[in-house]
Amino acid sequence: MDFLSIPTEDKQRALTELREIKDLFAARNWFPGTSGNLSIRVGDYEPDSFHFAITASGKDKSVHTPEDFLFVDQDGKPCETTRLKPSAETLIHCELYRLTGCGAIFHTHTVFNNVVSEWFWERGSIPVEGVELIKAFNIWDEEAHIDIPVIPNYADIPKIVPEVTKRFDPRVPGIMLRKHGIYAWGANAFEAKRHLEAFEFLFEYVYRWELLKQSKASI
Ligand SMILES: CSC[C@@H](O)[C@@H](O)C(=O)COP(=O)(O)O
Ligand SMILES: [Zn+2]
Repeated sequence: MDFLSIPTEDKQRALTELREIKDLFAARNWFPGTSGNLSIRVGDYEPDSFHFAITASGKDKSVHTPEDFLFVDQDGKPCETTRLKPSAETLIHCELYRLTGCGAIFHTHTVFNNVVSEWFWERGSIPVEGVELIKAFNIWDEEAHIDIPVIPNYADIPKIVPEVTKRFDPRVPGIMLRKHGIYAWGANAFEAKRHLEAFEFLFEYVYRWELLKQSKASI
C-alpha cells in the first residue's frame, strides 16, 4: 500500500494516540533525559511494505510541539519531506513490525528494567515465575514461566537488529536491551500499553524478589 492512499483520518488517529500515550508515560517519568520512543503503524501490512508514525529523535517527550512525530516506511525512511529525524532506534521498530506484523511498539528506559537486564545478562533472559500479571501477555497457564530475552546494546543500532531477529520469541511480546530499555509491542496501542505496563510491573517484582532472596541468604 502506498503511503498517500492511507486515509488522512487513520494517520490523524495514530498521531492522537501517540500523543496520549506520550503524555501518560511522561507523567510516569518513563522518558528520562529524552530517552524512549513510540510508534504506531498505519494502513495495510505486508512484511516488506508498511508505514508507521514514530517519535522524532532527541525530543523532550514531556512537552508537546508540532514536531514530535513523523511517518516512515518499512526501511525507516520518512514518507514525506521533513526536516525531522526519526528516532535513532527506528530500525529496531522496523524489524519488530516485520517480524510480528504488530500495530504499535513502545520503548522505555527505567531503572528497574536496566538493573534486572544487567543482573540476568549472563543468563541471556530475565526469568519470571508464576506471577499473575504474565496473563497480560495472553499466557493463561497456571504458574506460567516466561523468559524475557536480553540482547546486547551496541552503539551501532543496525548491529542490534540481527540480535532482535535471533532472540525474538513470539510468546513474549517484548525484548530487553542490556542496560538500555524494553521494547514492547502489541496488535494496537491498547495492547502494546498493556504489555509494557506488565513488563514494568514484572521487572520491579523480579528486582525486589531477587533482593529479598539475597538478604535472606545472607542472614
Ligand atoms: C538520550 S538517551 C536515549 C537514547 O540514546 C535512545 O536509547 C532512546 O531511547 C531515545 O532516542 P531517540 O532517538 O530520541 O528515539
Ligand atoms: Zn532507547
